[in-house]
Amino acid sequence: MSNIVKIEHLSHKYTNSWAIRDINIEIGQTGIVGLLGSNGAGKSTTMNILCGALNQTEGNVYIDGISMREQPQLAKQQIGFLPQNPPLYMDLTVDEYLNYCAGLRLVPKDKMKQAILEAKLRCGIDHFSNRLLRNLSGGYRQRVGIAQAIVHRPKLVVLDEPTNGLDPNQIIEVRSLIKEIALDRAVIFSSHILSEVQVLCKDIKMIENGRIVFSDSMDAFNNYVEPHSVLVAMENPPALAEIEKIEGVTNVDVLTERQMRIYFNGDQSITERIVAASIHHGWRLREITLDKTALDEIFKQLSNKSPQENN
Ligand SMILES: Nc1ncnc2c1ncn2[C@@H]1O[C@H](COP(=O)(O)OP(=O)(O)OP(=O)(O)O)[C@@H](O)[C@H]1O
Repeated sequence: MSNIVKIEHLSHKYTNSWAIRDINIEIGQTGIVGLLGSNGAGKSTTMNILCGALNQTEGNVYIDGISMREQPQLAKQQIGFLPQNPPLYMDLTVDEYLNYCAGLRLVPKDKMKQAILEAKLRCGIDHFSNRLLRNLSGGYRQRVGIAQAIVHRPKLVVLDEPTNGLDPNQIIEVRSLIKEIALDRAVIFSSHILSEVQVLCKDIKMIENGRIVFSDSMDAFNNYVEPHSVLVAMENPPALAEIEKIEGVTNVDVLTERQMRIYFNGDQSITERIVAASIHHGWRLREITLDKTALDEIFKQLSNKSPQENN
């Protein structure tokens, strides 16, 4: 089956600085792909171009083989988009709003009622048909936002930070809705929160400083970020040379008088060896924690590699 998205050598310049540079992405027909990047990395720029809301400076976007530059109307018909700040009209009811969106999406008049009903049922908002948007909770407003993104039955749905600003229960509900709509279409999901992408996505594209720095499956990413250090607190810490003698230890950073970060070669039984050495030598271990690499650190490591090394 052909890819639903093909992005080739995409670059964009705002006034005089490049926001994204030479982005290449291919996405299959179903499942959720995470676009992860810190604030200002270039996620929204990429998504806006992908959805035809912004014209790129260089490069090409194909949606289901259709060029966004050459046939924008046809390409856009394949896409549903929930931008970061969706334009929800608070004085409209759910039905009025979805009618309006379906009209914008050129859903034929005779199919509109059925299309809106399907989108509402899918998003669990059919019981709120006559409720004003202003009277819905944040989570339900986001469901309406997702309903407008699928009302024309697109093959690709693009969600820009869809769980931003929701409370933990609403996040869980919106996540399960996203999983469901990705069963029969492709979903691109952007976030700056690693754990969010980890629980939802089968593939991950990491963007930093406008460039793709990692592009692979979530499993490959999780292997990549396996912890390589432990945080340790001891009442009676030894000289560093003693710690370095423990099998597998590659380096030690002293953090405070009693705390240190011990780097190791990846073999996680290191914790047992540290505990055993501590008991044997009387170092009085108080705390030991595997240190999952912080997202900032991962970005830094990945940014220092060329995209080809990661893909
Ligand atoms: N309209 C604009 N004019 C000028 N510069 C812009 C504009 N929009 C974005 N930028 C810049 O382009 C870069 C990428 O921004 P973009 O919004 O795409 O990042 P992002 O990853 O979506 O960040 P966030 O999560 O904060 O939305 C940033 O340096 C940003 O300041």
